This record gives sequence, structure tokens and C-alpha cells, in this order.
Amino acid sequence: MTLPPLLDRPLDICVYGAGAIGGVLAATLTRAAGTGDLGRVTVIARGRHLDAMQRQGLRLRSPDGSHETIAVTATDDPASLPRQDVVITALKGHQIPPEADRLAALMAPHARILPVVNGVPWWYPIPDGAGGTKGVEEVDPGGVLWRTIGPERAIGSIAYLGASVPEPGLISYDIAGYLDLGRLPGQDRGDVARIAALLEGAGWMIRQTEPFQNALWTKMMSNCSLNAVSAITRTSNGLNLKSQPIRDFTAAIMEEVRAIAAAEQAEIAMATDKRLDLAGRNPEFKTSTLQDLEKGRPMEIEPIFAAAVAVGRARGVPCPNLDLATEILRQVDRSLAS
Ligand SMILES: NC(=O)C1=CN([C@@H]2O[C@H](COP(=O)(O)OP(=O)(O)OC[C@H]3O[C@@H](n4cnc5c(N)ncnc54)[C@H](OP(=O)(O)O)[C@@H]3O)[C@@H](O)[C@H]2O)C=CC1
Ligand SMILES: CC(C)(CO)C(=O)C(=O)O
Repeated sequence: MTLPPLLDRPLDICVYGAGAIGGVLAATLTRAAGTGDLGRVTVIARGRHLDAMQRQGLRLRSPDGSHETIAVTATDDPASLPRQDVVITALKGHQIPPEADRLAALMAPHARILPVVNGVPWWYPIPDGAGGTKGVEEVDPGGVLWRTIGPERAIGSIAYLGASVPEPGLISYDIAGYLDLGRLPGQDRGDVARIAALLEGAGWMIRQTEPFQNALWTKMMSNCSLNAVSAITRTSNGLNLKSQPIRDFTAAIMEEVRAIAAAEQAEIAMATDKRLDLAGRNPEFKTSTLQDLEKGRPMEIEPIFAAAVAVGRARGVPCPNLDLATEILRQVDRSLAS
């Protein structure tokens, strides 16, 4: 399908899900709203976090420890906003499918969507067995996002940074980093370049790794291993990796994901030992999966770990360590729900 081009005027952006990652994005974009190629910036949030932002503004703690308060335009009702040029989702993977209709209604006909999400994204194609492609069932059950929004409107977006929400209204930007934007081979990248430039204008460091599946599976290698192991042990990676057996288990998952990536024609340039050493450098930081577990919220088990296993299965790549880690986490989730 040919997409209508982005309009030749500043682009209005809505950040849908202003939690840890979305909160950092909302803060930085709101600061820059109305400058350069950036039009109005709005935010979708909910509950006590929304109340706090509406009452006191979004409070941002930056990696250098400095604090600032930013007045954001925030609502829990996307239908109250005008149709957007760009929607950035920063929801958990499992929180996106239930929002499919509201997301689609929020997007102008020419709009692009940037799903900043860990795991196999809902727009990522795998063979459907009939000569076409479809999304991965574990991340988009029944293909609702694939049908309602369409994979061609999505620009691949990966956050290489760390953030958390210590209390409602307060976003802690814990580990400074960057966003990687891109599309798979053969797709038009003109809109990627424009949105990358817009985000750079708002102060973001942007990479555009080509082919994009290299960036995607490089991040998956970290998430499938570090996030899963930290949630199983309920311990930060910094401490986990001091134990040789845990380090070996984490490395084994990384190697399995590397093999799945290779079957997807993706190259993970980062050596496993180097990635493990990097993870050991932030002993205080808890992965987003461990943050969820500690807050008693559902973990992104299906969109991250189970989806990777599913891609491995579709390509005939065994991943027994990741498979076991996934099943352990499902069991943890079930035990908490009962
Ligand atoms: N945190 C991190 O350091 C990193 C996270 N990521 C990835 O980024 C993505 C986002 O994660 P993260 O920012 O940690 O998640 P958060 O849970 O902090 O943020 C998601 C936000 O969206 C809100 N939300 C969910 N559904 C709705 C809805 N229907 N309407 C309005 N608001 C809604 C949530 O509210 P509520 O709390 O009520 O559910 C929450 O505030 C995930 O895929 C994660 O794996 C990637 C890199 C690092
Ligand atoms: C830890 C990190 C930065 C990489 O695995 C991450 O993406 C997360 O916490 O979700």
C-alpha cells in the first residue's frame, strides 16, 4: 500500500503512554513544541499518574540528577484530541492491542506510528504459510493491530536508554541513551529521515541502523536475556552477573537469540561478553521487566520472550534456555495472579 506523504508543515505528535520511556519523550518533545518541524505535542496517560501531571506538570529527573517540571497537555481520552501526524506509543507490548481502535482513530490518514517497544514489535512480518506475511501472534493476538493500523504505517523504534516512574507524575531518566529508527529492507525511508531530524531538533540522539532488523535483534538479545533473568532472580543485572552460573545462563540465552536473528537475516555485531560487561556497569538499574514485577504489574512475557521463541520456532531454531525462562516467568505471573 502507498502511504500518503507526511504534510509539508510542522508535525503534531501525540505520545500515547507517558510512563517511563514515554515520559522522557513527552518531556523532551513538549520542551521543543512549536519549534522547527515540531508542531503541538500532546500526551495520553491515565490514573494517578495523569492526575499528578495535570495538577503539577510532568516532573523529570535527568541522568545528571537535575530536576525540572514541564507543563504537558495530557488526557486519558484520545478522542478529545485532533487527528495527529505522528503517534508515538510507549505502552507495554501487551497494552497496545486493546488500544488498536483508539490509536487508529487518533491518526490522520497520512499519519505514521512509532511503537517504541521492547520485544518483537506488532508490525514485524513473519511468513503466514500462504506466501504472505503476518504479525507474530504473541504480540498481536488475532492480528488486530496488523489489520486496524497496518504494518506499513509503523516506523521501527527502539529505545536504548533506561527510565522509571518512582511515583505518579515523576519520571526518572536513569540511563542516558538514544533511539534507533528505521524500516526493513525495501521500505521507503524518506519519512524516517524526516522524523529522525525532528527528534534530533528536540535534543534526541537518533541512530538509523540499516538494515533495521540488526538493531531490533540486537536489542532483543539484551531483553530476552537480561530482562528475563533479572525477573527470575528479582535482582539487578549488576548483581546477577557476579554469579558465574547466572552469567553463563544469561549468555546462553543471548546466543540462542543470536541464532534466531541469523535466521532472520539479522546480524548482532555486539559480542556476548561485551554486552554482559556493559550490563554489569549499572548495578543499581532494574530492567523494565523487574520494575513491573516489583510493582505487581503484568510483565511483557508474551511480547518479548514468547514472541522470540515463536520466531525461533517459525524458523526452526531451537532456544531451550529462553523457552524455559519464558515458562518460569509465566508461572511467576500466574502465581501472582492467583
Ligand atoms: N523502562 C525502561 O527503562 C525501558 C523500557 N523499554 C520498553 O518501552 C516500552 C514502555 O515501557 P515503560 O516506559 O517502561 O512502561 P511504563 O509502564 O512505565 O509506561 C507505560 C505507560 O502507559 C500507560 N498506559 C497503559 N495503557 C494505557 C491506556 N490505555 N491509556 C493511557 N495510558 C496507558 C501506563 O499506565 P499504567 O501504569 O496505569 O499501566 C504507563 O504509564 C516497553 O515495551 C518497555 O519494554 C525499552 C527500554 C528501556
Ligand atoms: C535493561 C534494558 C535497558 C536492556 O535490556 C531494557 O531495555 C529494559 O530494561 O527493558
